Amino acid sequence: MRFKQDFFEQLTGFYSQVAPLGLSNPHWLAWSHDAASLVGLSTPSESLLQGFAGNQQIEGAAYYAQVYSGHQFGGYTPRLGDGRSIILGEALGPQGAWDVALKGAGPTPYSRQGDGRAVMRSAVREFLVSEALHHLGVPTTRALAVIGSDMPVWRESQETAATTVRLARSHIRFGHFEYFSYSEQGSKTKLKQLLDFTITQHYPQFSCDSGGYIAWFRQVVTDTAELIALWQAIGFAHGVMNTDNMSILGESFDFGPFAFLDTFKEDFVCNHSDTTGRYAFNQQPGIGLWNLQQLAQALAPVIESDDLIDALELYQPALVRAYLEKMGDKLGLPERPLEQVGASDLQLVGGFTQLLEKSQLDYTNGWRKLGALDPSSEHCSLRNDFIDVVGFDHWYQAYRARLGPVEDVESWQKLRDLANPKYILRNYLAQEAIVAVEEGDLQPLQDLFQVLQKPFDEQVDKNHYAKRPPKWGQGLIMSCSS
Ligand SMILES: Nc1ncnc2c1ncn2[C@@H]1O[C@H](COP(=O)(O)OP(=O)(O)OP(=O)(O)O)[C@@H](O)[C@H]1O
Ligand SMILES: [Mg+2]
Repeated sequence: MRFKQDFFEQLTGFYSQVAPLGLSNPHWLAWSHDAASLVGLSTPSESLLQGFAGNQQIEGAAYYAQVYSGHQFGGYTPRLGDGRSIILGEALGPQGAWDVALKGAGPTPYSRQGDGRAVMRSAVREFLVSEALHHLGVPTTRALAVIGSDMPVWRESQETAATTVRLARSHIRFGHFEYFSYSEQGSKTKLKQLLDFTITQHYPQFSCDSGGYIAWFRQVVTDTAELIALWQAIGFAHGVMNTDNMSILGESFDFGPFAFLDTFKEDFVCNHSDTTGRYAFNQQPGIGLWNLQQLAQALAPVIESDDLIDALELYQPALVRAYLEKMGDKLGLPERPLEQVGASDLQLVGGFTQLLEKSQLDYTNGWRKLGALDPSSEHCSLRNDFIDVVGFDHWYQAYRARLGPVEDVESWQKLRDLANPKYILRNYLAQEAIVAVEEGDLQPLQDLFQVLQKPFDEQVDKNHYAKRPPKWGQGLIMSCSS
């Protein structure tokens, strides 16, 4: 790997240098060829293993933990920072540079009471979901590898430590701006420095002046809205949308108790610690805006308030536009101007998800099946899946009216398969792979990873990965302890 060290060199005072503690008996648990190629790597090697485990120095790496703060469950924590993640620098790849971070590399000055470690189950989950989301077409940080060890760590019980090698275009979070706005009060210079760095590195289309700042913020608002629209369309619940887990680039970031919905329940809460349902699935769009409001407030010393408020107004329409575009693809609706069909299309989408919910059907499979029907036929066999058959018939009538004539049904169905994935990372599948890893068998993890890299394809002999969870795996709720 070849590194540049722009953050490290240009933003002194925004991080602490720290050496990883190392892992005993490190071994590869997973490797993503696809992610590796982003930083010019192909196959795993012993020296990379020892390097990523933190046992050997990686040439050109700088080793630092960034400082940030953030709103956690609505309350401001003045100082967070990378408490268990060490960034090596920006690795140069064929299509640009990627931060390489070792998540779980040991304590840093920001660890507070934590041990700086990640347990194997959470490292594996982060690996799988990063790559799964990417292949589903959702912007996300990537995962290059997971390294396991025999090092004991304590959570509710004894587990083993592991490290996820995370790649991100940037690790700058909303919380970075909050930290330099509030926690280092009066440091307008540093806030500006961070803003200029973000723009220069990641938004070269904008200038570092007041006009550029506001154009940039408007972009952040729409990028965030579009990301959350994709989550809602694909049925992804993040679980911990604190502002320190919001990437400034509008990418999915920090995977803890996340879940892909199986049985559709619009207010599903995947995080065991989220007792009020703040981060329930159907709250995500509103929380995205709330988080942007916190970011706007943090930026108020450097951007005019009126401009910030104007920019926030872009959020809802951008989210609805992106959501309808995605859902329109899932339904196969012919394109029409949003002003004409926006409201009724939203009703159509809501009608179908309500039917799914009422009949306790699987979100992903429900959509996949819908895309396999013959919309030219008045009779729809899918109706038998629903308890409310009459409700379905009404919905189907409205759907067909909006669809209009479909001449080439086979092509129509093929296109639907590109919008309605067959394979998602169901929590129970991740759990089965993790249990196998605990028992020393990596095959189920590799097999699952393989399937998730082609989520829209029919894959021979892989139908069981598309099955609804067995009883023990239904609505699995994860804890934050990871
Ligand atoms: N085991 C741990 N030891 C030390 N600090 C931790 C540990 N787990 C979490 N933290 C810190 O607590 C804060 C909130 O944790 P959160 O789960 O959002 O982040 P994370 O998963 O550790 O990392 P990231 O956001 O980089 O993906 C962060 O500052 C994080 O570094
Ligand atoms: Mg985090």
